[in-house]
Formats: sequence, structure tokens, C-alpha cells
Amino acid sequence: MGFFEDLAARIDSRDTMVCVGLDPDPDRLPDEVRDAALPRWQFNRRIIDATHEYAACYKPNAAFYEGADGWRALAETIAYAHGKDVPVILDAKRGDIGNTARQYANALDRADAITVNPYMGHDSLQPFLSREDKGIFALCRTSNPGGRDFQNLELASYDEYLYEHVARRMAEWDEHGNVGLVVGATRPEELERVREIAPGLPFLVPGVGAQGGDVEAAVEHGRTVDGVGVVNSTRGIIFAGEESDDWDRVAGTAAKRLRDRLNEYR
Ligand SMILES: O=C(O)c1cc(=O)[nH]c(=O)n1[C@@H]1O[C@H](COP(=O)(O)O)[C@@H](O)[C@H]1O
Repeated sequence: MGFFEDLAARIDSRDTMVCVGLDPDPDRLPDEVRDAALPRWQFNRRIIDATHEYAACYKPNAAFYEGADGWRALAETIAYAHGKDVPVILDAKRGDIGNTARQYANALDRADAITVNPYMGHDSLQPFLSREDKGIFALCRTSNPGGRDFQNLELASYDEYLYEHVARRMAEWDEHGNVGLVVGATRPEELERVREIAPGLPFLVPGVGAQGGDVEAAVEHGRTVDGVGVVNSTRGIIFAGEESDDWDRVAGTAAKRLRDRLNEYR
């Protein structure tokens, strides 16, 4: 089975479209894991234990795993999530010339899907696109304020915005049914527009929770007609219990609450 079939099965069987982000910011880790060997891994293990029943997938962001210990923590985290039958999207936002991209694509040996930055064009994506069993989420309309700087530039020769063009192209380049798009919940009208352009592509929708995005729009437009698509929250789940001794249990409750809220609109 390919990644999106696995993801669809998980969404259905667990009745959830929550993607739990795993960004273990060292400055926010609880004291009790700080002194452990591999604190980021110890933190993630407890978060996974508390959240996995509500998780359609996990999304560790590579920025939080720099350094030798970081990569070990990431490898342990991915293996542990797999042990709970939860697919893992590596949020690495890769994109480089083909020769280099081929090396970046090796990250897919461990993870089930990856985020990519399509700015360098088709050859930079080819090593990812050709991994038929893996998922590729291309940045389309990002959730951050600066997302408009380039993504909302109008392309005179195509009579559309750059983010619209990216959506159209990614749909064309999806030869193996393994392409999805990253579209932020902070721009509901654009989320709707991207859904119109690329009806068949599953979305990874970040920006709810800490970034205040629109949950209803995320559910309405994030899914294909077959119901495939996920909504990510990271800090709003993993640090929900930051002030509590019971931080992992509170994270589990936050994941459950988001699942229930998303399901109200499904
Ligand atoms: O590719 C992403 O996941 C991503 C794209 C985007 O447009 N906006 C965005 O916030 N993200 C990532 O999604 C996560 C959001 O974290 P929270 O804001 O804490 O929920 C971070 O890992 C971001 O890097």
C-alpha cells in the first residue's frame, strides 16, 4: 500500500484527522526529561504514549533534531510511532538540485512521507516523486505572515497566483498518487481556492492551535472527496501541559479535544 492508502486507513479506523507535531523545543522540555539521555526522545516517547490513539499521523520537524543526538532522537521517535502503527511525516521542507535531492530523499527510508519545497522545480522533486510508496507534501500556501510575500504574487503569463500555480503543477506531476499539499489554516479563502484547483490531492493543514487558524475551513477544504487529509497542531498539543506535572496526560487531552473538534465538522 502507498502512503495515502495507509493514511486513509488510519483516519478511518481511528476516526481522526489529527496530525500531532513533534517539535521538542529544548527550552520547553519538562525538567524530568531534561537530564535523561536523549531528552527529546524521552519527551516524544511520553507524548506518543499519551496521544497515539488520537493521532492520524505524527509530524516531527527536522529543525528540532539537529545534531548527532537529535538524529538519534528522531530515529527512535519514528520507530516508536511505527510501533504504535502511526505513520510519520518528516517535516524537512527539502528542495535542491537533483543530485543533492537524491540524497535528501534517503530520509524517506525511515519516514513515510516528507514535506518538500517546490521552488527549485520538477527535477528537485523527482527523487521524492519517484518513491511511489511514500508521500510528498509540497509547500503551496504556507501559514506564516510572510507566506504572502512570494506565494501571492500574480503571474501575469498564467493569470493566477504563484500558490495557485504550484497547486496546479503538483497535481500534474502526481504520476503515482503520492502527492499532497501543505496549505495553512490561517488563510481559509486560499485553502478553499487550492481545494478547487487540486480536488484530488490530500492536504496537510498546519496553523490551527498556536497560530490561530480556522479549524472549520481546515476540515472542510483539507480533505479530498475520499476524506483524506490531516490537520496539524504542534505546540497546542505537546506543550498544552507545560505548567503541569502531568504534562503528558494534558497533551493527550489536548489531542483528544482537537480530534473531537475536527470531527464536529467532518
Ligand atoms: O510544513 C509545515 O508543516 C508547516 C507549513 C506551514 O505553512 N506552517 C507551519 O506552521 N508548518 C509547520 O507546522 C508546525 C506548526 O506548529 P504549531 O504552530 O506549534 O502548531 C511547525 O512544525 C511548522 O514548521
